[in-house]
Formats: sequence, C-alpha cells, structure tokens
Amino acid sequence: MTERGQQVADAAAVDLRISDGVVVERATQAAGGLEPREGERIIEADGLVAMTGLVDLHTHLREPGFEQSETVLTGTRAAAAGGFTSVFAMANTLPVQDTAGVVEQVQALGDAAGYATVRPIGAVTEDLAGERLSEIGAMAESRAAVRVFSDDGKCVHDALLMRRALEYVKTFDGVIAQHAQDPRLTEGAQMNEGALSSELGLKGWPAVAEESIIARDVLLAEHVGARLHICHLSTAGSVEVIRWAKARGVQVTAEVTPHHLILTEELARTYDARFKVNPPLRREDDVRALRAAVAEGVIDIIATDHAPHPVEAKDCEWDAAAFGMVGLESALPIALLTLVQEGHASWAELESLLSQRPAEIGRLSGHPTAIEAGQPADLVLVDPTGTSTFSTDRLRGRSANSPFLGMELPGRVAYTVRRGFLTVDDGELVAPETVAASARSAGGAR
Ligand SMILES: NC(=O)N[C@@H](CC(=O)O)C(=O)O
Ligand SMILES: [Zn+2]
Ligand SMILES: [Zn+2]
Repeated sequence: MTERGQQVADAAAVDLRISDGVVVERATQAAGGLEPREGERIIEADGLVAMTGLVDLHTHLREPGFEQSETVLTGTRAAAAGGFTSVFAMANTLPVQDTAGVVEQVQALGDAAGYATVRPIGAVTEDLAGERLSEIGAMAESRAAVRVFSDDGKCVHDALLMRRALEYVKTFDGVIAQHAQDPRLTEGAQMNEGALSSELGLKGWPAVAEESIIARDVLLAEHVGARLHICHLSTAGSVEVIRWAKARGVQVTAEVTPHHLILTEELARTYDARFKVNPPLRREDDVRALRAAVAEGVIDIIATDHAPHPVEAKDCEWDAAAFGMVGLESALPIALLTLVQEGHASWAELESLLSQRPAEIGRLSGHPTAIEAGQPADLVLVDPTGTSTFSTDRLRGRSANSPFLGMELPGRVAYTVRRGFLTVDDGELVAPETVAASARSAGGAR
C-alpha cells in the first residue's frame, strides 16, 4: 500500500509504503516519492493531513452489562470513524472491570472486533464501591496488562484508599485516573452551581467539589511519588491547582473533554438532557481557561469521555436523565474548531494532545511515535478543508446522545489505518467481517 499524504510537522508531501502493519518506506515527493509496486493499493491522500492514530484515554464501551447503550464492537466502530486506533475502556461496566477475568474479556472482545486496540482500565475499588481496593496486582499481571486504574463515574473519596492505590500502581509504573468529585458537596447535583442553577431551580454542583479533590490528590501523589491523572478537568480553578502541582514537580497529568472546551452551562436553559454531563458544563471563563491551559501545556491531553446512553435515559426530564455524551466521532472536529482554528494549538500539537501524550500516560505499547519507516502503521488521514453539518449519520456507535448534532464542524476523517489495515476507507467504515479478518491476520504483527 502506498500513501501520499502530508507530513504534519513540515507539511511536505510524502509517500509511505505500508506492509505487514508497519511503515516500511517513507520518501518526500520532492525527492521523487515512491514507485507503486504490483498489487499494492494506492491511496491518494493529496491535501489530507496525516497524524499518528488517535488514542482515547477515556472511553465508556459499556460491555459487559450495558449493551443497550454500546458494545465493544459498536464503540470501537465509533472510535475508528473518529480517527482513533486505540481506546482505553473505563471500568464502570457490569460486572465492573475489577478482576483479571473481566479485563481479559473486554480486551479479547476488542481484539476480535479489530476496529481499535482496546486497553481495559481497571477499577480502583471493588465494584466501584469505594471501600476495598480491587485486585490491582492481578489485573496488572493479567494478559490485559492493565496500567490505568479508575473508579470513573465515582470519585475515590477515601484518602487512605487513594494513598494505597497510588502506592500500589507505583510498583509497576501504573497510574490512577481520578474522577474528581466530592460526593458530599455534590449530593443530588444537576448542573454547575451559580446564578443560573438558582434561576432554573436545579441543584448546583460547585467548582470546589472538583478542585478540592484535585488539590488533595496532587499532594497525595507527591507524598507517594506516584503518577496521578485527572479526568475531565472542567473549571478554571482546577487549572490553577494543576499548574501549581506541576511547578512543584508532582507527577500529575490532566485531560479535558472536547465538550468542556466549547459548551457552557447556558445550554441547561433548554432542559435538553443531551447537555447533561458529569462534570457539568461550566461558564464561559472556565472554557477560556481550559483552552488557555491546553495552549500552555498545563492540560496534557484531550479525552472524549464518550458516554453512550439509550434514548430513554436522555429523552426525559433533566433531573431524571443520565449524565454523559457520546464523543468519539466529534472529538477531532471540536479540537480543530476550538484549538487549531483559534490559534491555541498547531496540528503537531493536536497530534500530541490526541495521540502521543495519551499513549504515553496509558503506557500503550506498540503505538507509533511518528509516521516514519520502522514504525507501526497506526495513522489517520484527515480532510482539513471545509465544514459539514454534524448529524446522526456521522455517529457509528449504538447511542446518539451527542450535544453537537446540527453544528457546522470542520475536519472529516478520510482514512483510518490500524496495524496496517484500513478501518475507515474514503470516509466510510470498513465492514466488520473485513476488519475482523484483517485484525486476525495482523494478530502476530507486533
Ligand atoms: N461523564 C458522564 O457524564 N458519565 C459517565 C461517567 C463519568 O465519566 O463520570 C458515564 O459512565 O456515563
Ligand atoms: Zn468521570
Ligand atoms: Zn467517564
């Protein structure tokens, strides 16, 4: 397979030859490019931008247990459509991903589907109950080799458990990904706390409920000398705390979701539960601070927090609706709109935010560090020109609870290549049988 694309860093047109899941040759077109050989498929990628495959450190795939919302197959289809080649699957399944058996099962489902590398996240506490540590060691040593642990959906609130979890993962270079939400400060909370929550009569969720947990946890991570990752940062104050911790040398990383980079609490006025999410949409000044923190490097990555829910969990009163939004297919377009087009990040920085840094934080093995000869062929080719209306036909998962439906968004994924085979071909998902067969034959490639 020969690909004509553009290199991200210097925007020079290059040809790539891919064979057996690896980029085997790369030449600039200025230097003559590559001659296609007999039997090779040529992808015309002129005008497209190439990035290493996107990596989502925060995806809810819902299987086992909530297959009416999403399955590993449907969720990784959505991932591929969005340009992702790897996803980290959150632990709040049923049963919870808190044993070696369950994480191995989720990983095996991902391997069989083939649309993306699925790396299960292990629960920090048994059944996400916040009482006893889960089998962290057994999950780390299992075939799934778990490196990221999180009770996401719930906060690890007990400081002693958090300390013990940090001590444990430190022994094998793992990381605790904290969902920072003080449960007592957010009992019954429905949206951001402020003048608008009072006006709408919805119970408020104060910024300090997030910031106080982050402050505690960066201090614990410093004390233990372990790695801490903060999920879905949503307030200007959280940015301040992370900046302070990084300046002290704490091993902390932080993520922001696409939706927190663009949407605000004002959307609660619609009472449309597509805009109900945990943590809640905040204010304009928070959105500004989050974008600036990405530009400054205080925020390390963009993660989708893809949280599918069925119609009945969203098409109801705000108070009764579930928290969460789907996000895999819209992540790159929203990042382009809010960061690249606004001058907060270059394409190369986008590759860092959506591919390189999440892979590093999750200790993802077999992920390319660049698109060059000798590197695994996990990459995405994006059409950067024009915009299109984001509609349900762009969604490839099982649920349609996207807050971006109807918006004009830039950036279409033209091709996604995983382990050398196509999962998206000329803007269309490749059929499941074809992808599964390609994944089986690529099985031993790494
Ligand atoms: N983000 C959400 O609003 N919901 C997530 C849980 C979570 O990420 O906290 C879910 O599992 O639905
Ligand atoms: Zn969460
Ligand atoms: Zn989540």
